Amino acid sequence: MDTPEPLLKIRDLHVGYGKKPILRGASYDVVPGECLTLLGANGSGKSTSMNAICGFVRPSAGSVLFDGQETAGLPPHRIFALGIAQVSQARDLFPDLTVEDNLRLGAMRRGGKELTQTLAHIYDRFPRLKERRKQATRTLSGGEQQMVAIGRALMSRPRLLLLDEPSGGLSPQFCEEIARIIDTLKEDGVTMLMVEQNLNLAFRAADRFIVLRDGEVVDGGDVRAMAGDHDAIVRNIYL
Ligand SMILES: Nc1ncnc2c1ncn2[C@@H]1O[C@H](COP(=O)(O)OP(=O)(O)OP(=O)(O)O)[C@@H](O)[C@H]1O
Repeated sequence: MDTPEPLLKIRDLHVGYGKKPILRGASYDVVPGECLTLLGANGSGKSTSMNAICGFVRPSAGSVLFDGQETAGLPPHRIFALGIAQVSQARDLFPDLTVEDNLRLGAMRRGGKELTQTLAHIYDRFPRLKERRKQATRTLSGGEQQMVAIGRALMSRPRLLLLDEPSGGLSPQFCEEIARIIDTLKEDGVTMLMVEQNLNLAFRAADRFIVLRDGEVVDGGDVRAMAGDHDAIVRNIYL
């Protein structure tokens, strides 16, 4: 079978803060329809990688090609307009706004019928949000707020969804729910790049993984091909 053309191609990416190098020549691809998870110890550059893709930090060298277009150095709003949406660790919701108002904010300039259809689709995927659509977002559980954050990112109909620690601070039961949400997003054809410290969730939800160490890719492969034997990957992350 031919390998599909990557949706995202990262090549020899270098990012640093001040004089401190964080990403030191990372290269990897994300292919359409997959969920790729970025693994690595604390401080290995996972969130920095996400932030560079979204334009929140500027690479000092290298290339980020999204659907063939160079995006390294573009401002975040231009990258968002091309179809890359991020659910950050902080979630960045407006706690006093209702669930529905938070979701609508994700639609940006889309309006009318398209917005109504997208909202209906998100409520179909997240019935708990439909039930709570008129509640202030601060009254929701942490897991439900994570659903709002994912739903809001989906309102822009992204072609690439970046998930930074979707399990962050949530219960083990909710991690299973996140894995189910990722499955449904895959059914909808959403391509995802995920950072996840919870390795059970990462291996349950992702199709492929890469391991970053000191800003370089040191391992990677197909999750299913590991047949549940993840010890070697875990050693590569932490040793
Ligand atoms: N804005 C910043 N200014 C200076 N240093 C930063 C900044 N953001 C991150 N760093 C540093 O860059 C390094 C990599 O951070 P990054 O958040 O990318 O790591 P990570 O792999 O996502 O780690 P974690 O798993 O702990 O979230 C860390 O040492 C961090 O302190």
